[in-house]
Amino acid sequence: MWDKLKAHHAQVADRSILSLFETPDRATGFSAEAGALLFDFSKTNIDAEGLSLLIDLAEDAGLAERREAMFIGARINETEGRAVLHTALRNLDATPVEVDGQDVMPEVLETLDRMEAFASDVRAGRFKGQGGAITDVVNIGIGGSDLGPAMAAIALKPYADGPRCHFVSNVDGAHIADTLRGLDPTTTLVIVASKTFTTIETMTNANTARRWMAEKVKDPAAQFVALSTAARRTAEFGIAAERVFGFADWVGGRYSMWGPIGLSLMIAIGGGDFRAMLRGAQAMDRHFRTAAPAENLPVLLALVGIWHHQICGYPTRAVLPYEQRLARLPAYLQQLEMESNGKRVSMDGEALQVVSGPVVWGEPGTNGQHAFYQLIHQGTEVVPCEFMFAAKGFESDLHYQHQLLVANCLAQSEALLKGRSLDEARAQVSGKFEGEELERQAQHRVFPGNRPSTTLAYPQLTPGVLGQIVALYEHRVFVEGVVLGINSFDQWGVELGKELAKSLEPMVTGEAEPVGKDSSTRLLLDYAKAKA
Ligand SMILES: O=P(O)(O)OC[C@H]1O[C@](O)(CO)[C@@H](O)[C@@H]1O
Repeated sequence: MWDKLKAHHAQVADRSILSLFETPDRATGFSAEAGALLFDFSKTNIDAEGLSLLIDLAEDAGLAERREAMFIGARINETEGRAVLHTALRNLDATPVEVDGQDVMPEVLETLDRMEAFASDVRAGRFKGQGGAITDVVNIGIGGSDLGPAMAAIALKPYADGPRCHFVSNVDGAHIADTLRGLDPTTTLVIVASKTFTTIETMTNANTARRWMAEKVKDPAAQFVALSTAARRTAEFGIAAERVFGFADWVGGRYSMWGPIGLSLMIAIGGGDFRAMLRGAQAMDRHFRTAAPAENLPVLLALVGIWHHQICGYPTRAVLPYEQRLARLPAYLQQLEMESNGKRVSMDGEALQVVSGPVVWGEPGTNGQHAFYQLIHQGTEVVPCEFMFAAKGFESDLHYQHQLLVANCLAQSEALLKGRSLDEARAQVSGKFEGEELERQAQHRVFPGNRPSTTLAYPQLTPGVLGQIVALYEHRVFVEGVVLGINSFDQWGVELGKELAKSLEPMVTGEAEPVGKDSSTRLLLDYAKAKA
């Protein structure tokens, strides 16, 4: 099937995307809706034959069976022997989901209720710090224990009516120092979010926060909460069981914002809005599980990604939300997509026959327009762009600014599609220059166009819509992983650096000699020690 797709691509590669719009129903034929979302992929070079081949590719890879296996709790994370059940965290109807014959739903929903009770106590001032009602919450976590709630807390700012939420992730002391400066330890709640409760960055920052709190409060542990699968370690840290919110190993770190890892977000926006986010994700789960491939948003989004990266060979993709409050979505998707699908071998340990997942990057529009869009429009490498916009903003008194935002988003995908020809560029400068200078100046104003983009449109960034968007991307990553034949749910590629950091730490502190290190590492170690 890969060969067929590559042969099809060779046939259509020279065609302009714009020529596809000669068919009057191009946009309706190559867009799809699910829930509140509209996904338009008509501004790509995918035609009916290409789409049908891509769908065959996914079906041949066993997508339907793998998807069902995920939803019913089979151990599809084969290298770690785990089920993959983040979907159970938003299964609010409690339909049974079994792992090893045991329904996981009663415990999931009981934990959700406990989270909600605690969040509501904090928000209402019933749970107090030693100096009074909680004013600030500091979530200490990294990767999947940070990016989800941190991204969503910004995305859902219009719903945030609880204590202020802060997020500390980096082991760089600057992060926690800058965050704690100005906070009152007697009214601050610290949430230590770590699936394993061993991550060096998180545990180091948690200890720093405890020391900071101990300077001002008698019982710092009383203002600490733990979110983890490792009950024994949370107890060793001194956090009482009633403030530990546990989850099972079948929740992957980067898929975990729907459960206890989302507690900081729940405290910020409240249990009702948090559940609305879960319901949005649940609606996307149902759609993904049941819709035919040609109407299935996660499947389509994945297949467009595969077309651009594995077939067309475009090395990166840009996520460009025209929504300032989605400023952290690109970072969130970097972990989701690159930690999931940045793998060199297939599930059975064989080298991949095609390239793995792409580099994902991005920034909100319109900011990016004044920074890197130059390269997107005129650079020599094609960057498929994934635009997003809301029909409506929250700032009703600034409605015109929202209209301007939407116009900019649409302008960018149109510019990428159509470009500007040499003749049009000449016409633009003809009054100002002539002869050779006119030719030279005109060349700089040519836009090749014919650059692919997709657009995801939604009514407004409500909790439900955010849930739908994030679940859409989760399932997209899943589909891409199935097509590539890889395990999207482990992350062995992060281990080597962690091990080496352990061996280097005593060399940086001067407790050990740099034995066995290459000359570059020794040079840099010497510099770090000499200038410290
Ligand atoms: O929640 P933990 O166990 O602290 O892990 C944090 C992050 O570290 C990673 O394991 C990578 O090092 C991520 O997959 C995970 O989200």
